[in-house]
Amino acid sequence: MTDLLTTDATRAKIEALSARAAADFADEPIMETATPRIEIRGLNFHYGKHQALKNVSLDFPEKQVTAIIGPSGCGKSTLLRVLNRIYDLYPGHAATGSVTIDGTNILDPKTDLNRLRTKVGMVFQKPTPFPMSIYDNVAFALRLNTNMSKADIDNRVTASLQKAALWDEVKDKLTASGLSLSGGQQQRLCIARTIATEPDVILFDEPASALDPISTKRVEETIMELRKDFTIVIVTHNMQQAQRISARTAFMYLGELVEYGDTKQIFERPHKERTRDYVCGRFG
Ligand SMILES: Nc1ncnc2c1ncn2[C@@H]1O[C@H](COP(=O)(O)OP(=O)(O)OP(=O)(O)O)[C@@H](O)[C@H]1O
Repeated sequence: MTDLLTTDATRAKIEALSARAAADFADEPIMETATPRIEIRGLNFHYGKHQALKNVSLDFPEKQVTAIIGPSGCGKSTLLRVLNRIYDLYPGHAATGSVTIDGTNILDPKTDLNRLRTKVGMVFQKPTPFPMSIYDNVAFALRLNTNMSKADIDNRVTASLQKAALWDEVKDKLTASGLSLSGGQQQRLCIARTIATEPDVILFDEPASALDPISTKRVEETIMELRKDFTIVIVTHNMQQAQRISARTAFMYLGELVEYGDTKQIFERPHKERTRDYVCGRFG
């Protein structure tokens, strides 16, 4: 099979698309005074004896995209996993400090985890559609967690697929398997599945790292649309992606938050030498 990405025409098209995406997003105004949706104070996290997060404090503002960057193993995914308490499934994994979402400390043992995970949705690195139809993938959690009528579920499935920018591509084949879609479409299906339950916060753990540049651009555009309705936190290794889509960036190193600020400042005028070395690619 011809490798499409190696043809000059295709490469030029991808570069033009990426440049346009960067131009589209670069001058987005940053709302300095945005209300924090999530407040993290003095957060420590242990995997048994190993401390993966050390005294992390930061706020994720409402209806903005915040990127978490840093070298492998610095604790980015751990920080995401604390936000919907996925770690609770594993004995010996423990968090201390406080993580307040809309005034409630979600680290409190009395927190209703089902409710929390409806409020805080997560999209993973590898698309993970269920082995069922496109429609059922999106309707699945609605049937489990709500008493919605068939008509209401139909409407919510349509709206979620539209918000995830997948509707036009699948509206004529909703009964086809979710697994029959391309990788990029599968990831947008997972985004539709996540937003169907109307969370307040969506966590993205390297959502485009398994995708080609064109699919990556579609996912980034989808995230930019979603930020109008949701508070978004994204872990990414892709420095260009962080600059294209996030208003704020947190740089982590060895479990600590080194620097946090407006994305433009972090990439163009970092205050800390370690941040400068990382964003300049001096270490990875
Ligand atoms: N289940 C686990 N048990 C023990 N240690 C773990 C576990 N998961 C992660 N760690 C350790 O915790 C630290 C932080 O891991 P984490 O996955 O949060 O890093 P990361 O910054 O997301 O890395 P990457 O960019 O490679 O995904 C690492 O030292 C890692 O080895």
